[in-house]
Amino acid sequence: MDKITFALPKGRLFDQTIDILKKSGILSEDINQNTRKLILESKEYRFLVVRAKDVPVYVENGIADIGVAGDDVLLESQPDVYKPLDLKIGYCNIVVAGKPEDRDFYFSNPVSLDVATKYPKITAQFFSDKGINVRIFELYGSVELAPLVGLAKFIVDIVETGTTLRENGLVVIDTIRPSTAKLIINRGSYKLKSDKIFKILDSVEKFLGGEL
Ligand SMILES: Nc1ncnc2c1ncn2[C@@H]1O[C@H](COP(=O)(O)OP(=O)(O)OP(=O)(O)O)[C@@H](O)[C@H]1O
Ligand SMILES: O=P(O)(O)OC[C@H]1O[C@H](OP(=O)(O)OP(=O)(O)O)[C@H](O)[C@@H]1O
Repeated sequence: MDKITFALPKGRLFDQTIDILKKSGILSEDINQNTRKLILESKEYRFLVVRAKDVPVYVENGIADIGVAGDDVLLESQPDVYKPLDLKIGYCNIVVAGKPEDRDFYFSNPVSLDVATKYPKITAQFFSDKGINVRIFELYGSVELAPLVGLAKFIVDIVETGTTLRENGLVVIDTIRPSTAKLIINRGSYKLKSDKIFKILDSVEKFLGGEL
């Protein structure tokens, strides 16, 4: 049997996605991340355990039929995939943050700004729309450190509870947009495996609709 393959981010969205699949009635077994295995199998599905940013790569290239990725990741990588469903998990905001004392400078119509971020494309687009030149320092994590040590006055990052900003004395200065996790589908799979894919989409949609 040709199993439908999911690419799931190994972090905070993994268990929530499995929970949705189970509650939607399309997955009956328990799938957990308590091993170092990167391919997990259930009777009907295969799950690839990948970094959040890598999900679109596996789905766009047809290695996975279905994936789960936040708007932050999707805006950054702009994959050529279908995005039929908002899973209503992974809520966060993509924001500009910095030290409170740098807020006035940010709003003083500066010609250029220094920004550290894991999201260089989102950052470039946001500031280009505002007509502000931006020097981007691309980082891979702990972005909140940058303003504290003088790498860049500002950061573009996601904020969920605000704890990381607060504990580092930073504040939200501007909001770019909210982000939630989307189900993404490979374009070929959408056509060639339409029966199975539609059944999954239909079940998840019905479950989420009932959740509202
Ligand atoms: N507080 C949060 N921190 C990180 N991601 C969040 C948060 N809240 C919601 N999300 C969403 O969950 C997605 C996956 O988060 P996860 O923690 O797995 O990834 P990550 O920390 O960005 O990636 P990685 O650990 O692979 O570097 C994010 O891309 C984002 O859409
Ligand atoms: O508002 P909060 O609830 O504090 O969450 C936001 C933090 O979570 C994410 O980092 P993550 O945990 O993915 O670690 P990273 O900095 O290594 O990417 C994000 O980049 C922020 O740092």
